[in-house]
Amino acid sequence: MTHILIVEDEAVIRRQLARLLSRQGYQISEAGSVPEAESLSLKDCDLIIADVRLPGASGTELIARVAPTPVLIMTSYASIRSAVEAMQLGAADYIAKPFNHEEMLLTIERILKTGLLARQNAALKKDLERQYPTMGMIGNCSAMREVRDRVQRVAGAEVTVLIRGESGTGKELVARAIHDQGARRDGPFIAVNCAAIPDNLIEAELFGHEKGAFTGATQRKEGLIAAANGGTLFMDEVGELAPAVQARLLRVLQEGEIRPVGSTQSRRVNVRVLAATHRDLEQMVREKSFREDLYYRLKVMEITLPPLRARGEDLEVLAEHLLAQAAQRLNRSGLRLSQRALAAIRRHDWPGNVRELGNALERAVILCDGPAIEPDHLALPQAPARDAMQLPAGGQSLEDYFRQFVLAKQDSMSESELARALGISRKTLWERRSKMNLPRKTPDRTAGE
Ligand SMILES: Nc1ncnc2c1ncn2[C@@H]1O[C@H](COP(=O)(O)OP(=O)(O)OP(=O)(O)O)[C@@H](O)[C@H]1O
Repeated sequence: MTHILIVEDEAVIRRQLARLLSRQGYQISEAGSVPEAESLSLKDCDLIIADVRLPGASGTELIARVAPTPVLIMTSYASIRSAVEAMQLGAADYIAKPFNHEEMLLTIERILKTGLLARQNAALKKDLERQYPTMGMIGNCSAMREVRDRVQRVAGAEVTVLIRGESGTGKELVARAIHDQGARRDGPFIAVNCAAIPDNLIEAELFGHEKGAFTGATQRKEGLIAAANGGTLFMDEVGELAPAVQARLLRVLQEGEIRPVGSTQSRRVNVRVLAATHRDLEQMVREKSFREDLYYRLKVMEITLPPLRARGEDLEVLAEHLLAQAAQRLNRSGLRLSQRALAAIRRHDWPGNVRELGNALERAVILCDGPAIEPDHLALPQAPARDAMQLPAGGQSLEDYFRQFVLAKQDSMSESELARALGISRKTLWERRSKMNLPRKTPDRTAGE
């Protein structure tokens, strides 16, 4: 049963309101002042209706004390100012006295409904977080477990984090996970790739600029740091920043201030910076191409992502996950990786890491006609496609060439490898085999995959 506490010193008004609400099926408690209210079990209340003017403390004092429980403030008509103040303090709503019954009941209903939705949302979000502790990040090898653990620890700590790892290892994914699990999750997450913006533009992009700050600046523009105010700025490839920009960034981190290009005035910002790099920043500091003070500011906490080749069994799980994603995007169902494809994936070095694996699988989904993805669909360097490059010798018909090629290679190649080497689909290979009376050899190499 919904429990409402009425805090009102005028006994007549309090009792009338209590009667009205009891008749609607609400469970009611009453108090004549804030201290009296506080002697009750406030956390069991679903809503508190409090008069703004009470003996001793004002009813608005309850707002912060009982949060997130909603407080509906009652004011007199003469006191619009206190109503505004109550709303600024976080009251769920206010109602002017004398109020009519219908208005009071509708206001209560609306507040309770909003509170219920907010609680349901929070519960759902918590649930999701429990199931996917760092959403979207696949992998359970010990190095990735450590990454997850670090993400959870630093998320709430509000410190600057330096995320390191080779290209495509998931640095941005980690930055997003930190943002999503921290107190800033409802604020903006702005990602900027410092390597992608030319040196002469990066200052203006990051810090903003005034009108006329440089040739062509016809309007004032807010920078990315200001856009991330209240949230997180993810600076990818931070090692590529020019020295002048490094100095300005240091000031943001030290003083929480930005000064747009062409402006004489600084502005306060509240931004959490997460930075990433695949470069050896220590070496850059030694070579004096990266500021030492900025380096120490950025690496308050560090998270290092392991390369794909060091993730053991995760490689397979990631491959299945990325295949499912690509298949869904490309509207293909029932696709799987053959054992040979998995072996090829394990053998490959993956210099581009998870991104490269994702791209290879996407390509494979497009190239594959049948239900199983074979090594040649992945087009990795190991795929034996070179033989087909040799054209048939002069005078030899394509049919002869096809027959000879299939007979010569079918013991060492799978059907998919053969098809790819010949530049045709598996279905076409099967059709030509039937037409030319060249049955597939048994036992089939692909059987059991
Ligand atoms: N553990 C993981 N689980 C699932 N997907 C992942 C994982 N790691 C990376 N990815 C995916 O791989 C791709 C590359 O990841 P991301 O952009 O975060 O890498 P990065 O290290 O920031 O790359 P770069 O160095 O090029 O900036 C993205 O599509 C991302 O979703």
